Amino acid sequence: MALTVGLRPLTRALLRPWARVPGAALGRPAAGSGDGVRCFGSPRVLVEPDPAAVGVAVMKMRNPPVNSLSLEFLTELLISLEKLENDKTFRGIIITSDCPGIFSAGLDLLEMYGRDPAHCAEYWKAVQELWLRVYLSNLVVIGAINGISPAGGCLLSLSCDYRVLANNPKYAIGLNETLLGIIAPFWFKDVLVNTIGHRAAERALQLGFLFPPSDALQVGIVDQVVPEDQVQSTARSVMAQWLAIPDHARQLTKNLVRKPTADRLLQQRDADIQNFVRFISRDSIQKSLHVYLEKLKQKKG
Ligand SMILES: CC/C=C\C/C=C\C/C=C\C=C\CC(=O)SCCNC(=O)CCNC(=O)[C@H](O)C(C)(C)COP(=O)(O)OP(=O)(O)OC[C@H]1O[C@@H](n2cnc3c(N)ncnc32)[C@H](O)[C@@H]1OP(=O)(O)O
Repeated sequence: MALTVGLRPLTRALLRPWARVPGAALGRPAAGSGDGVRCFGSPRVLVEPDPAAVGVAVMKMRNPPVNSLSLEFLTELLISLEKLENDKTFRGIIITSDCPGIFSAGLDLLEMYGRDPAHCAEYWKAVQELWLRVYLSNLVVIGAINGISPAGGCLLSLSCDYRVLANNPKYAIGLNETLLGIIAPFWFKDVLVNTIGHRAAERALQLGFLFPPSDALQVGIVDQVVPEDQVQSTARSVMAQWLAIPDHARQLTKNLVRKPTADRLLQQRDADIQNFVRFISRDSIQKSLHVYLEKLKQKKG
């Protein structure tokens, strides 16, 4: 699936593949390179083959200050994911953050506030694409959640096959959209219901819950809570457990479980985009976003 089609020239320019050792297919040392496997990526996404785990890549999100999912960042994530999916030397991805204390602050509010309908439509298509790419990935995708993870950051985490969260009370996770005066799209809701059950999801969505680690574990929004300095090693050991399963059987099973949920969006992607554009363009919603952005600024004192 050519994801660069339709990208703005600037975005396409941003994503020129980094210089790589000739012949260094991801996961294999290039002939004569001598120094092992090279990383690849782009300005906001660093992908490093895990030196301790053959076939595993660590994808580090580094869009400071808060890994907010801007259009450029989404595009870089999508292209990195596509590269990894297409490189058969890889069987698993650990997604983590390089921004201290923050996994991802979710969708970039500035992509939705004061923007014209055409931009909002382009942005929402990229949001849909990232979810579909992660949620339906043939690779094992493990979230090494080393920071706070509201809204879109929570969706990214929920789309992984397994979630390891650092036991830091500041690292809350949840779909908090109602606190912004907006609503989680139905496919965000679907993934939460699939993960924590209908009643827990209904309550969490309406109240915009951000679960601290202990509650997140109890409700099931994450699978494991570990000390902060063990998140990456725990993700790696869980990855080994998942990679012990034959890929084809695991992939067919993942598809069996997840395709009905993904199909609900796939069957109405354009309608969902139009719904989003209509909703986000409402004066009342733009006002809510303005108020929320002002609160974020005032918070800094
Ligand atoms: C019919 C319905 C159809 C469709 C559905 C309709 C609508 C769905 C629409 C949207 C769905 C949205 C899902 C989302 O993801 S919305 C985003 C939710 N995110 C949040 O609520 C997090 C907000 N941020 C924070 O709480 C904090 O920033 C923090 C805890 C993540 C980090 O706190 P810090 O104190 O470390 O950092 P700050 O000083 O707060 O922030 C630094 C800097 O970054 C800016 N920023 C923070 N978050 C965002 C963001 N999500 N988008 C854009 N910018 C963000 C913040 O303003 C600061 O900027 P300045 O340095 O002041 O310029």
